Amino acid sequence: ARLPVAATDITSSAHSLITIIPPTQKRTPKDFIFGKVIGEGSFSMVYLAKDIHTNKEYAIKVCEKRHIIKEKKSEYVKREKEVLNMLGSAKHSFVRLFCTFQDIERLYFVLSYAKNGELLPYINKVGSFDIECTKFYSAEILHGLEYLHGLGIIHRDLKPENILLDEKMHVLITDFGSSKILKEVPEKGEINVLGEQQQCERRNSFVGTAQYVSPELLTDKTTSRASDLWALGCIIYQMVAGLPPFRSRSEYLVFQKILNLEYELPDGFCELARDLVGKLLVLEPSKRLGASDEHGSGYPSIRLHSFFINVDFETLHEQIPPPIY
Ligand SMILES: Nc1ncnc2c1ncn2[C@@H]1O[C@H](COP(=O)(O)OP(=O)(O)OP(=O)(O)O)[C@@H](O)[C@H]1O
Ligand SMILES: O=C(O)C[C@H](Cc1nc2cc(Cl)cc(Cl)c2[nH]1)c1ccc(Cl)cc1
Ligand SMILES: O=C(O)C[C@H](Cc1nc2cc(Cl)cc(Cl)c2[nH]1)c1ccc(Cl)cc1
Repeated sequence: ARLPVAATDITSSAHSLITIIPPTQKRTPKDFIFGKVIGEGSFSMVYLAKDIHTNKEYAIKVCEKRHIIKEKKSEYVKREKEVLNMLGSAKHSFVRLFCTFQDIERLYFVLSYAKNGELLPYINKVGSFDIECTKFYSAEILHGLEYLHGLGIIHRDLKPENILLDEKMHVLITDFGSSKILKEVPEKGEINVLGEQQQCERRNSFVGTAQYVSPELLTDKTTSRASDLWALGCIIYQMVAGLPPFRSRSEYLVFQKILNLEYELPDGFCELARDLVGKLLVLEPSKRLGASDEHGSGYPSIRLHSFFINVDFETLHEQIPPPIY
């Protein structure tokens, strides 16, 4: 059937070349102009790229298939794609996956471009955030976690390097390769067959990044939503103190400190932040602030903590982030 084209369309755009954009068919690398390298992962390169049809900028993460297979990272790549697709409908707080494609040697993830990079350099540059910044950025991360956990997804590797910033300095959470998708609790009588992810993790115990790893991951290797709340506690501490709470020369000693809940609060550590951090860095996952909140209805008990007094969680994305200085 011929597409009904209104007469005006033709006349009005007669002088400009009418480019009929084909329906979203699989892109190829030729659809993009690849620019500078914006980052490098353990088995990926991330390029700034421009879509030649729309002139839009993207971050394209390119993974070598050979390397993925050699490092047995297919599961990780599959998880990243799966989770990023589940987040497709989220308007804010996450790096978005626009499309994927491949050529003989490589996989391509076309992602939203976080123009201002990672949160970590900002914390290191200013030494520590003032309370307004700490409140705003921890609120944006919490808001993202509420959405993520509402979908039954645990990030499992939350850390300032995985909190990216868009051109307006709003948070874009990224790096979902290590995240876990909770299988809904099986109906009565259904046997709960462990997904291949859980099985493969039982073999090679998945672990996050030492400084932010939760105690339960070190001891009985279980993770729950509360593991991300522990990491949030570490990140809030780091925004205020300038360094993560559990630090040592070796990973093993970091784990020891985590398992013994061994951390100090520097002088002048904001009292309200201290109380909130103290309620998140709790060894027993179920006793962490927010752990007993109904799944899927966010974390009211964290939102209501006096640290977040006068933070309007509903309009965070419309707000202008406080300057970091
Ligand atoms: N959407 C993005 N926008 C801007 N920069 C990005 C984006 N995604 C990743 N980067 C940057 O590229 C670098 C590599 O990211 P990538 O996710 O490929 O690997 P990684 O997760 O950092 O490392 P690893 O694979 O070892 O976990 C990171 O330092 C990150 O800051
Ligand atoms: O085109 C699609 O969407 C499906 C393919 C599937 C796919 N091909 C793969 C090759 C390798 Cl080596 C590893 C994984 Cl996880 C692979 N996944 C694909 C292509 C690109 C990306 Cl980024 C992810 C998955
Ligand atoms: O398999 C085990 O149970 C031992 C684990 C192994 C282990 N190796 C790790 C390496 C890293 Cl980078 C992170 C974690 Cl959480 C890691 N966990 C472990 C547990 C506790 C401590 Cl203190 C150290 C190592």
